[in-house]
Amino acid sequence: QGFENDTRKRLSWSVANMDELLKLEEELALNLEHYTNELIKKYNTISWGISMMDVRHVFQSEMGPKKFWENPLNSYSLIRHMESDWHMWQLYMEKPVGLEQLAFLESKKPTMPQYHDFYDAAEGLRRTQWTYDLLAQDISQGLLDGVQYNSSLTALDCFDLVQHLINGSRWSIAMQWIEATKLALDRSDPQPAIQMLRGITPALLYKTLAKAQVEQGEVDKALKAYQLALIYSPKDAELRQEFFDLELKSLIMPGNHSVKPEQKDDGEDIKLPFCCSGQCDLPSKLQLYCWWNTQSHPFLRLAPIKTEFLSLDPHVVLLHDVVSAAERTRFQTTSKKDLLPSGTVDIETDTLLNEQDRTSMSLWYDEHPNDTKRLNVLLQDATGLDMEYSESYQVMNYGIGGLFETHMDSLLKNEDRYRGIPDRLATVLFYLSEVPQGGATVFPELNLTVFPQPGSALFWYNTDKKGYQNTQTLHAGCPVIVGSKWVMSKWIDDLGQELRAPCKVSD
Ligand SMILES: O=C(O)CCC(=O)C(=O)O
Ligand SMILES: [Fe+2]
Repeated sequence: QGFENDTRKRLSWSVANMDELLKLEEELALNLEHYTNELIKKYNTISWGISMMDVRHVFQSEMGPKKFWENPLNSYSLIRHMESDWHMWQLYMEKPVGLEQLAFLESKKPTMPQYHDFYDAAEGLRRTQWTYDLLAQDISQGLLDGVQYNSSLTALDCFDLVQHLINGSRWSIAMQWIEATKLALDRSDPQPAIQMLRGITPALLYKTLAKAQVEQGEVDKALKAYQLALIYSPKDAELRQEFFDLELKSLIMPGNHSVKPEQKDDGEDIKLPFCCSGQCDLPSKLQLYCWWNTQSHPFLRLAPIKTEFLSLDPHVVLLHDVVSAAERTRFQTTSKKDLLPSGTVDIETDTLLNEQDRTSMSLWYDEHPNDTKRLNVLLQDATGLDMEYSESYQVMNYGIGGLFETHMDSLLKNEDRYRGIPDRLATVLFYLSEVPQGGATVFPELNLTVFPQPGSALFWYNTDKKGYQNTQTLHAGCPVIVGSKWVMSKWIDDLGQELRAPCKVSD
């Protein structure tokens, strides 16, 4: 569901509009350059003033002071200058520089990423790290699930992640990121500007490490970390006090070392199957196959659909090459500007939720019916179901670590079915883009991992033969590691298909 009520833009829930953000960043950098120009102008004016004043000194020393001051023009000139010009200089020195550029920066603030955007982005990285069992050190050096990229994180990038993890009481993963920060700090040349802005120093890092270790119950290690911090920052009184307090505590209550305080398991809140890397294999006894579907509609004799069976019960098939490259591009470019944060329906309270369990942006694609006409006919031919009774197409783009946690597409309880409210009998999921790493659709009950293949569509029934919810169809969209994952879904209603997909009362 597109979730209009969320006024937050959720910048990191889609990578589709990151180029817009980069444009803004470029404007801001240009603005800063204009600011430096203003500073240079002021600097130049002052330098010119100083050189004018120097002239008097040069003349005076060339002529000798006596002769110079005897001339009334020189004496008058100095008095006049000192009486009036210095006022001018004072005013000039007081005049703020670059007010226009400051105003520009202020005006752009509402469109810039906010704290919640950073929060979402950091959570995206955390989910990716947990799901694919990656090391902080590897991620920070651009090694993502075995593939080395020419990108890396700065010490500040890493350290802000540390703070984020600590805020969420994720101490052990925070420690990994502290190590990664240290490495990044060692790798980087001294960065005076950044140091000025935020000042991450080895002392601060060791102090943070010590605190994380205390939280983990590792007091001895924490004491060592404090000692190291003090080597870098021996005059820091607060640091010294913290160290002494901890030392005292450990002497008084040595048994405390082994008490591990509660800490959040790093992945406890992520509902994902273990198959995201494709570890799940189909049971080998299944005789699965591909066929050219020429039968479910006479038209398919002319244009058969390459159909790959992935599961017989529940019925899951992959329809190959059903959306052309031109169509895929059209769906993406048409949706890009209108994407809204995706939501999930809470059937208990009949509300739309906008949570971290579905981190993508989406759009109900009903403004351009001509774009989907052909697909309607194709789906009707391929599945035998009536697209008159279905929800709109929904285009989605996933963001940083974007995922859809394990869920069922059908929503109604069995006792509420077929009582006038339609539910999702079947799902079609079109893959509109290539996803270089991650982003598989996984059915944990079926041991099935499907990696996006651009142009193909996954089709499955959410109900069993009796028309009841089939819990075997639980599925998830795994976190995208690298790529811009575009998909388009269509949910086909149960009501209206009675004659085309009749329920079997008994087997
Ligand atoms: O993106 C995916 O792989 C899964 C999407 C999905 O489950 C859905 O849209 O209902
Ligand atoms: Fe789904």
